[in-house]
Amino acid sequence: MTAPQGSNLLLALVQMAVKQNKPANLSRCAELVGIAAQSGAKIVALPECFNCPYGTKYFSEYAEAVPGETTEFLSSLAKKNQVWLVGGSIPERDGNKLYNTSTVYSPTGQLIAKHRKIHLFDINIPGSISFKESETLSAGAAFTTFDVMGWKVGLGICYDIRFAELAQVYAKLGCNLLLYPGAFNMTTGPAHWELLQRARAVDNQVYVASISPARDVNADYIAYGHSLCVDPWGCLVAEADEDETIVYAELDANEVKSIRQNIPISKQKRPDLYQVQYKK
Ligand SMILES: NC(=O)CC(=O)C(=O)O
Repeated sequence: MTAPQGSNLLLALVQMAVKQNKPANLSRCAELVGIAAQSGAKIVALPECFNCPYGTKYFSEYAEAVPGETTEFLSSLAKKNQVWLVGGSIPERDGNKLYNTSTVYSPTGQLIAKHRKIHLFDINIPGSISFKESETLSAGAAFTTFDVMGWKVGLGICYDIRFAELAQVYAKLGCNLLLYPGAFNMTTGPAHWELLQRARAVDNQVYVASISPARDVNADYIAYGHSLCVDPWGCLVAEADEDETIVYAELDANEVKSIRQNIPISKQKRPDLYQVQYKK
């Protein structure tokens, strides 16, 4: 949990243990964000579904409006600790629809971004894992970027990381850091979690970080853990194991600049042959 010193920009990934108790989750979150801020982190990021166990049967029960109890809590936590706070995600209720939603706050507590998971996690791996977010959730339909101390951040949630085009759009919009609160599982986690982050980082010459809940072997859905950060060269900057912890990553904007100069792929694309287009 010890933070490195002398950082360019210190990012804290809070891999908290999420319980079936919202007030307990909020209170543990406040403790961990306080520790991260005391350690010098400027951006503190929470996991997907940090106030609610990850599972379709929980979303409706734990869902809240935005703004609501949890987002008011996150706003005051950001202000109290003077950090940029990426509020993982929560189940959001809007009318008769539910979304998997991430909100982001400035150090004054202002809500600066809101992302609804664009790609719903509907998979079926026979004999292993079947999950259908679309049973209860609706998909978001907007890109989400925000600016933090000279960094432009693109935000996705978990399954969103599998879609290379989203990361490419964020790179086109000028992002140099992509954040994905996420909860991969014990089947897809070991196979794809690190691989996808390194792929998105190298393809787009950006830093990528993902923030998981800690692993709870008694949960219905067992999160893989291993919150991690990868640099634009594809190297691991920091990685957690499966337990509750905070990992810190120093981000260096010059890394992004120099890799983009040395391997100028963004200027070498062939729009005469192919193009990633965004519509909104
Ligand atoms: N939980 C997710 O949204 C995604 C996931 O676990 C995976 O892609 O694998």
